[in-house]
Amino acid sequence: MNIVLDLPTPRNEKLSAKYKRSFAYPSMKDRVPVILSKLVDLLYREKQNIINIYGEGAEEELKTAIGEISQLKNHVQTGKPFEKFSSSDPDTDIWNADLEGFIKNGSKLNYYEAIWLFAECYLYRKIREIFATKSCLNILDPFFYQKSLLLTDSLPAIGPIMTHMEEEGLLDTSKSLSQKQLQEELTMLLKCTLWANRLDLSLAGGTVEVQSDLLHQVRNWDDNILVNDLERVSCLLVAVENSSKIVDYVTDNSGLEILCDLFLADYLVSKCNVKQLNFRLKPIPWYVSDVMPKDFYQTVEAVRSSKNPIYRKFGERWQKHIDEGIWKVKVDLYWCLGKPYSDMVDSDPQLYKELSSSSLIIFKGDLNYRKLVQDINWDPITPFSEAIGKFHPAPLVTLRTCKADVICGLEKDLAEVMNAKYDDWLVSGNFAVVQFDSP
Ligand SMILES: O=P(O)(O)OC[C@H]1O[C@](O)(CO)[C@@H](O)[C@@H]1O
Repeated sequence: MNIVLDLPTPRNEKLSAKYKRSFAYPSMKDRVPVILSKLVDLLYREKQNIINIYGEGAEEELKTAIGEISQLKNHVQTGKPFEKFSSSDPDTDIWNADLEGFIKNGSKLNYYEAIWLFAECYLYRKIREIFATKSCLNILDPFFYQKSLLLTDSLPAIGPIMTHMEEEGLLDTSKSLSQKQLQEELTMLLKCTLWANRLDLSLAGGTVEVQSDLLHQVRNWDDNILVNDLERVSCLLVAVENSSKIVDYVTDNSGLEILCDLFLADYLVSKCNVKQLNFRLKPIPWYVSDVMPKDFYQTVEAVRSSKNPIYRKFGERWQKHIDEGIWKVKVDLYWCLGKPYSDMVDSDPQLYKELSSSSLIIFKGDLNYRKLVQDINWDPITPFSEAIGKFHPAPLVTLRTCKADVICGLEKDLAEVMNAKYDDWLVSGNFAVVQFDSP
């Protein structure tokens, strides 16, 4: 393809699949087509189930949708130009204005020459468009089957976490823990949800194997946390001065990751004086495994309706947090746009203002990290607070396993040491960063 340059991403440039020696290129060229082919296979396989749920009219629509997904795959592989959206989804005008903006700037808009962040988000919005323009299948989440399977496979892995929490009385409000224990247990839960982010269906091309016994494994992985602000975060969360904290939790993947998010969220409201915890979920099917409201409720229900009494106990607690409004589910369009978070203050001042009331915003995962640091190939020693540009609504932390070649805030020479030891340290998911910023 002659739109590709045999170069790595230049320093301080936004990542793009036009740089052949960057992760964006193989990701777009090899990984995305696999995701789309899997999706086609799955929709074929689930055809009868889909017709049973969505009615006879769904048959013809499904055939069309499958054809459109195959065409989308061809458009990715051949670098076809981006097109405007026409469905009546609430984000259509925003997407079209963004496409227009890039065109006015003279940017080339296709899967290789566009900036990677925008191109990838555009791809998932395109998948949504295929269903948004159908009448029977309008609300079908094409990744539903993969997410459900991931949930089923993940449930056994959380047993040890629940047993530990139960045995240590971590959620028992009548049992008081020392500040030290409070902080240690919090750190352990933060680490569980951090490393649970290693799994995601988009990185794995649609299928993953769930790690069992995360609780014991995380204890051995501290050396793989390349920037570790966990202590700053846990100090802020256990601080007694603020007894009515609000936490905003910008989630990432379904399955083990959201389950670990729920343990942490439970601990925060039970032991850390968090009075309100807002789960910020995705409004549309996103990056295969991202959590939408229905996935969130399905997860709580799966735990609540388990045959195992300890699971049921946790599930009941979680349902109670929801019923009492201590846990709130919030869905904002911004999470599924192709914009970095630095733009939020200008493009969605309302959401920025809402987030400003937070005592801590927790960002999960790699894509949120890329959006935070504007998907720029920073000099790795660039401070995190500088890389996030104009995004400083409240104290925030990013819990991210490294799955894309963008990083900042490293100590001097660390990137060189890592490069000398590992080819793939930025993209393998074997290393992580926990980075904190406060306005
Ligand atoms: O679920 P996460 O951690 O946001 O990861 C999303 C994945 O998609 C990517 O954005 C690229 O496809 C990677 O950066 C990452 O592998």
